[in-house]
Amino acid sequence: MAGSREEKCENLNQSETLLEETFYVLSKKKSVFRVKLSKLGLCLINESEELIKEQLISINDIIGCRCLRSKKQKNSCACQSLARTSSIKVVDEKSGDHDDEDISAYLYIYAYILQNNGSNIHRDRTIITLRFRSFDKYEDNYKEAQRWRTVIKKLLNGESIEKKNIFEFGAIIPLKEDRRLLFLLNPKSGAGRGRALFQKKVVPILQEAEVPYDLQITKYANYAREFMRTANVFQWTTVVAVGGDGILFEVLNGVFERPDWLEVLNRIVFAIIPSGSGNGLARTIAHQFSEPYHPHPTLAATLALVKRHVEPMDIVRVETRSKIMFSFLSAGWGLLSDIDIESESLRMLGGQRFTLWSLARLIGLRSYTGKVSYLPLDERQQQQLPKMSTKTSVDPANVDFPDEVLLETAEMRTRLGSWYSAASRRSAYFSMVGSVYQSTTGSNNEEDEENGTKTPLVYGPGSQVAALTAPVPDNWVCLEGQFVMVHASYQSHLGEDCLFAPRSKLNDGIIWLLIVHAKATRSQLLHFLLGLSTGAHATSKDASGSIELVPCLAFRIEPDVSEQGYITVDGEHVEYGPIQAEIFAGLSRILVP
Ligand SMILES: Nc1ncnc2c1ncn2[C@@H]1O[C@H](COP(=O)(O)OP(=O)(O)OP(=O)(O)O)[C@@H](O)[C@H]1O
Repeated sequence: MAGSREEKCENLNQSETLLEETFYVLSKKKSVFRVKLSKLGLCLINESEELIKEQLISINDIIGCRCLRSKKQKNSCACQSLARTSSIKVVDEKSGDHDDEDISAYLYIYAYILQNNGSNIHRDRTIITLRFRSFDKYEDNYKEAQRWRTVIKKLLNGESIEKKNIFEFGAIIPLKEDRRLLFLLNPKSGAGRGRALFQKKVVPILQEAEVPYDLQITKYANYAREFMRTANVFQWTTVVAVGGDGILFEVLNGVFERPDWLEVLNRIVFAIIPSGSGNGLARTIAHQFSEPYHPHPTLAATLALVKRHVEPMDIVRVETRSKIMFSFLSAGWGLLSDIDIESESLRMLGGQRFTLWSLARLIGLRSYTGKVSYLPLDERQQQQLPKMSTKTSVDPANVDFPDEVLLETAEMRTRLGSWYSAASRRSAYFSMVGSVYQSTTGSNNEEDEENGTKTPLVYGPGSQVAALTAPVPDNWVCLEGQFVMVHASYQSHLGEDCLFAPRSKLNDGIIWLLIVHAKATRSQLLHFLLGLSTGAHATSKDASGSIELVPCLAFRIEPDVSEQGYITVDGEHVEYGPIQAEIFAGLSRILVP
């Protein structure tokens, strides 16, 4: 899990320095930086000022680093060497396009530093460039850079490092990358920006973190589901849905259509990059882990991809008269489901479509006849429920870094027997022109052999409660009458601006069931809908009993089928009729920041 973001350099005294070196900032002749690396992160100590300044870049904020070499300049000649320093371009050594005359090895360290400017909590991208050029041969400078890279990568992987072994890290032992991500991208999600968003916002971060991936663009509805059902998914460690919650719903349900579903859940971790109009799960994850979501929702989610933090996630088994499906977000009947389905035609508006349709539906308010039953928590589970908290705290240090920082060692020194070196003096800030690492992009054009004609078998865990066709058990609470809506959520957020169940956690094994009886007035409902954006609806007391939010383990809804209405599961429309759901705590695993 991400540790505290409050660590200061002073804490380095309590944490062993693994590597240490003196660097200089070229543009500021007298700027001397001592750079220390420990398991807490990278500490930059500006020793040239009277008052020594220290800044820590937490290891939680660093996502990766790469060793690069300066690029061959076109028409280069000796007289250009001075001017070049401010516009240096770098390439991967293997590109064959490097400049043999520059014996420096560059270590690019990519960090997304958490900043807190009062109410504005966000992350700023910074590149720290360490230029190793103390030795007279490129190979020796490269070994130094490689040693730093290996230590940083091992820290990012959560490996423990013994200082006595660090000397060996300079030898070029390839770092083992055990991850391979598969992206399943819905090009039609939200306002149709998924593909562009992926290329612009996600790919650069994957390259910085050197995470290999494959990409599949969905070709039609249920493509992702068929793909997950039929493909050899074990070639990937992580499957990432890019789109709204609907695409992850397809991915998970494809898994439960495999006889080896349990092995898939044990070996594969899931993730989501939000580009839909709802994005409830992505918002839930950011909320639970105090990661800034706005104004860059994809950043929060992409950082989760490159870190290795995994969290169990509850899955709900849902049964209708004709189908069994697995859900990770919500199931509902009435008002919210009506809004979800009926606002589809406003898809181009993105998330705004829900607000607009909510107002329209409040004017033409409907209620539905039926029965609602649920299995309440037992006394012990009730006592263990988390208390309502006002906003999870994020209190990061406000680190003042420019976008790019270049620090370099002194020129020319003979190789020392130990891994650390004597001081040297030069310095510069300059812009990063990255080399591009192309990850392989696979495409699987295989047609689904069943071609949609046969309904696939559904596997997954068997039900632990009475069958949908059996009478409601005695220990369930039963309500009968007219309802404006019954909506269940197992995540805190149903959408980006809908904090439906503030006390919900990804892995608490609890369904939060909202029951709005038909006796609720329009003003109560308006109050309730407005409260959804902040979670205020969950704390406001309703003495009339017309609106209840109850934690439970399972529920059943039996609508009067002579009426018309909508039932949704994870925002997807399912048949109108009896529906029963039960929760399986932590059945799947999801990447979190
Ligand atoms: N290539 C495609 N063409 C058409 N529909 C698709 C395609 N790929 C997936 N779908 C379907 O699009 C629907 C909506 O997908 P998704 O949830 O990703 O976007 P969204 O509706 O904008 O977001 P949200 O569900 O959060 O509101 C899903 O039911 C999915 O099956």
